[in-house]
Amino acid sequence: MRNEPAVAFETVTKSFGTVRAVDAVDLTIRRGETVALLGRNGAGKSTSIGLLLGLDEPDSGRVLLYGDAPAKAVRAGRVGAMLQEGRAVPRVTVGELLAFVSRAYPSPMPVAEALELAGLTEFAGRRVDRLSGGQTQRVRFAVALSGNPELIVLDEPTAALDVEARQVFWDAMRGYARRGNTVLFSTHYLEEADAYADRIVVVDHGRVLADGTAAELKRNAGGSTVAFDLAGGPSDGLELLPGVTSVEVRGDRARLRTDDSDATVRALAAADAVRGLEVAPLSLNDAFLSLTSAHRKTLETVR
Ligand SMILES: Nc1ncnc2c1ncn2[C@@H]1O[C@H](COP(=O)(O)OP(=O)(O)OP(=O)(O)O)[C@@H](O)[C@H]1O
Repeated sequence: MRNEPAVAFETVTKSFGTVRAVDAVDLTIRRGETVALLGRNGAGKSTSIGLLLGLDEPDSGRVLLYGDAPAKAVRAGRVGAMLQEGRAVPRVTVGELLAFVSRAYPSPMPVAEALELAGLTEFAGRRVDRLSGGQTQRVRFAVALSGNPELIVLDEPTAALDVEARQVFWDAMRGYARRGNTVLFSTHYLEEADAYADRIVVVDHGRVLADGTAAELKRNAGGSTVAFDLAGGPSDGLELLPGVTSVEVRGDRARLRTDDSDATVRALAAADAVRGLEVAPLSLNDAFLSLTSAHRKTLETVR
């Protein structure tokens, strides 16, 4: 049996005028992985997803789904997608909508199964225009499941949902992933990427800046933070201590980012500045900021 990866981007570039929305991206997603595409607004996530689904063509390079052209995999129902733009909501019930959509596919997922996976069984008879935001997103998820896909692509699926609705949504997604399926979702939320993806691909200005588990991203961004109470002492010169790469002072507390926490702590101890001392690995948030701001600096230097 052929065993191509679910998704392969081979040096894919796509520009809109002078904007390189996707810039020489190489990316492989293996079958069964749950991958988060993490980036700020305008990073190139939606464009990448459009190329992946064959809604748009790259300027150069190519995208393959299961070793084939995206359009072919989509037609065969191997790929389901939940995109950002909402369509007008029809006045049918959830069950009727799913039955209608599934008729378009060669081997659809039974409606009852899609309802179950999306956590919508009790809403089968409810009209689609009478659901909450979270329920509506799960209906869109169930619609994406209709073709019984092996890969599902979700473009910021929880952007407008509250914490509880998000949780319910991700539980549904996990149920689908646990069956051995592949999931690619885009998000701005670091916590979501950390909590629900096996692997995080950080994108900015159309480029892949980092690719790995949350732990690997933290390690690669390097360093840790050392925080302590200034206790009225001066904050000048902290950036000169060994290892320190940045300094943040809030009220009476200083937070140093350092490449060498041992050396930084020794220097603080020598200066008798260890009150309320706290040493922590970089948070995913710090790692993300450090990755994207380093990238921005490089870009600014190039320009
Ligand atoms: N059809 C288009 N015409 C012109 N520029 C576009 C078009 N689509 C995207 N862009 C530009 O390409 C860049 C990447 O946009 P994209 O929508 O892929 O980012 P994103 O990471 O999905 O952002 P968001 O999180 O806001 O959805 C942006 O600078 C955007 O303005």
